[in-house]
Amino acid sequence: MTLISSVSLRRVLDSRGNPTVEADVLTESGGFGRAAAPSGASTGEYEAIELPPSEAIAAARRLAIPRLEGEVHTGDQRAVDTTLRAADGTENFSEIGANSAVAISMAAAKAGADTLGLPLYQHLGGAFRGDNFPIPLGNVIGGGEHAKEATHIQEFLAAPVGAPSVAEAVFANAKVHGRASELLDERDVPAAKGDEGAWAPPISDAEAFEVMEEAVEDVADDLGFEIKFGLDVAASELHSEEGYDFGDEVKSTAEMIAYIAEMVDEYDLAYVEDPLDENDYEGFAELTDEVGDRTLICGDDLFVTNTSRLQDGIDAGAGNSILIKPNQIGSLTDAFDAIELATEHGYDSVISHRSGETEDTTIAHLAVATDAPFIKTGTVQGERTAKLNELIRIADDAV
Ligand SMILES: O=C(O)[C@@H](CO)OP(=O)(O)O
Ligand SMILES: [Mg+2]
Repeated sequence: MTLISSVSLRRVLDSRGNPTVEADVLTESGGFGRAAAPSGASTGEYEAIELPPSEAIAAARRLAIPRLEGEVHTGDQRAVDTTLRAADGTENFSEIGANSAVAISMAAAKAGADTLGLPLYQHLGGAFRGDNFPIPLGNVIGGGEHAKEATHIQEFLAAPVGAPSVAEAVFANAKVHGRASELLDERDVPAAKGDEGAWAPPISDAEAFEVMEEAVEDVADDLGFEIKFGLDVAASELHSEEGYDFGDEVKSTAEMIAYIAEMVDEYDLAYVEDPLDENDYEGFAELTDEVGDRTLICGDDLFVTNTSRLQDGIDAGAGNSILIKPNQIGSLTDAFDAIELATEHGYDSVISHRSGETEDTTIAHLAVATDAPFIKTGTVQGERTAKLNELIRIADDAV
């Protein structure tokens, strides 16, 4: 019933104005799914390969689509993704592109759900999903690779840990974003926006900590529940042989660990992503040892949604949380496997968007389907609100 009858691919725009791959999957009984690949700017060295979209589309048409059409059932997601891997034949999707692979994988899941008459989260997660929702981590102030002349730390993220519902959490993050704008205004700081819609002011990281602290406190007082904040340091982007470059200062690994640990305690941070370079399992382990009992230390570029890199991290005691980006690894099955391995070892999964996004809402469903404790998908801007509003709809049984 869910047999794939056709797969079509095209180039569409992403939020940065770059072309990306969109896939449509149709099943024999009329099910339809459409999905588009996101794209990173601060990409990890070990991510699956994103090819130029026209190359990825041509290769997938030649190698993958003939193996899917009339052959594979969308109801069996693992079969879809195994077929994509076999068609590609490499470890990192460098033949058909992780962008073609992930678009087809997600579109097939949606076609499967549509054929079965289920919301996507239920098709992926089963009958008992849909009551628990992730806490949205919302990018409020940022710089790094997402905005020039702004903070060195890539993202300062609101974390509404005390919100009574996912909708209230989503609205709280938007309020923090608004309050941060007022506070920057009061300081006479002009602020453009970065790729994800976060404010990108020309201020120091120290000032950004102050603005965030005040913004979350003000909104928490106003709404009456606890809001913390966290960081994506994206430290690989700051790192070279000399150390971590903060403009006026270069920090050694030991200084970096001490700095992050100090910030965790000074600001009661709920979350710290990529505090150290993507090759530094040892540094991650040291920091986790120091502060992992009171905050999440999350690996993005470190783990790249890859079970083998995650297993190395588990063995080393590096981090206590993993960022999950389906396009980093190329398929929903691989993303699921990473989440399952993480859960088994007490690592929290944070389902994540990329800085280049589309209106695609798959990750909202993925977060609910896997009972993930967190989702990182921005705060404002259409390609971010697409996911946030989908979470609200799922909670309202309106998908
Ligand atoms: O580093 C990150 O976590 C992401 C998303 O915020 O950025 P990018 O997609 O550029 O890798
Ligand atoms: Mg990151």
